[in-house]
Amino acid sequence: MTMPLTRREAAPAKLNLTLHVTGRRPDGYHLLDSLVVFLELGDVVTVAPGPLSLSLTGPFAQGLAAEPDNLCLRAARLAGREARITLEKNLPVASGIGGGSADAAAVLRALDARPERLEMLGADVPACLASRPVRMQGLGEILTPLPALPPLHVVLVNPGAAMSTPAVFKALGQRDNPPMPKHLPDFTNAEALVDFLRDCRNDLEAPAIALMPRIANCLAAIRDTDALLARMSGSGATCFGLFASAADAKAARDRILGTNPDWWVAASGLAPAKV
Ligand SMILES: C[C@](O)(CO)[C@H](O)COP(=O)(O)OP(=O)(O)OC[C@H]1O[C@@H](n2ccc(N)nc2=O)[C@H](O)[C@@H]1O
Ligand SMILES: Nc1ncnc2c1ncn2[C@@H]1O[C@H](COP(=O)(O)OP(=O)(O)OP(=O)(O)O)[C@@H](O)[C@H]1O
Repeated sequence: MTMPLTRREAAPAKLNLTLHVTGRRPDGYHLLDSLVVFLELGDVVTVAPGPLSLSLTGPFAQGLAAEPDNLCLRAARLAGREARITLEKNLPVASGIGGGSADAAAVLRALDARPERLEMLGADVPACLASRPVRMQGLGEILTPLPALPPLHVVLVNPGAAMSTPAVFKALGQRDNPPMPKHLPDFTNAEALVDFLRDCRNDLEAPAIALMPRIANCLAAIRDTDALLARMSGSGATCFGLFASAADAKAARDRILGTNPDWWVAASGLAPAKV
């Protein structure tokens, strides 16, 4: 079946505000408990009628090949659909902010397709399809929508190197860590949210730093600004700072870039919720 219309779909970056690894299944996959939000910043997918194909544009296009295993193509194939897909790759590849999963989810939204066995595309794909703040549990398939969050402003900092998600999980020492509290409080303002987040963790941060010590430099650079909190997202290497205002976030971005011109540094707000 071919698409009748050209559709453009945002693929917002995913941010794990927390990432508790609470166990490991016999098949090697890990049980997670994570607060996930999505950003204004992201890739952009365009889907047009025609036989299945992929073109890459954007600043990080060179980090990817339009190969059959690209998650955009895998998503269309899983949905059993033909389409000419263009991917504007604005997010660094293999960086812990869900780029490939976000792209796969955007292709599915653009095609109005919800194939079964979504998890075959990646643990983050169900959350990226929702593309709204969620508590993510299980392997990534148990999603509980979060009540409205206060406005949040973030700075993302990546040292310019790809990180392998399986390698980070493999390097994790303690695999059965405490989950987040069963009931989450109401986050009435940014301060309340940040207070809660301070008592939470990203359990993949320590093993990721052991594999790539530059991540600690990214965190130190964020802590050297007005950031309310500094943490790594996903399996890294991207780290984030949380800020009270867009102006504070932009000032921190400029300051970090000033001293680290080789890093990828970006400021963003949260994505508007999808319907
Ligand atoms: C770490 C997170 O970024 C948190 O949001 C995600 O769980 C990873 O999501 P993803 O990149 O879509 O991950 P996948 O492509 O499904 O898995 C990559 C690898 O991560 C490990 N993996 C992933 C998810 C999970 N719940 N347990 C795991 O152990 C497995 O070694 C797997 O082979
Ligand atoms: N469209 C795509 N965008 C990014 N990576 C892709 C894409 N398609 C396939 N990949 C492959 O998927 C791997 C993971 O890339 P991705 O950018 O999704 O990682 P990530 O940001 O660490 O994701 P997560 O936070 O979900 O772990 C890379 O090795 C890359 O080659």
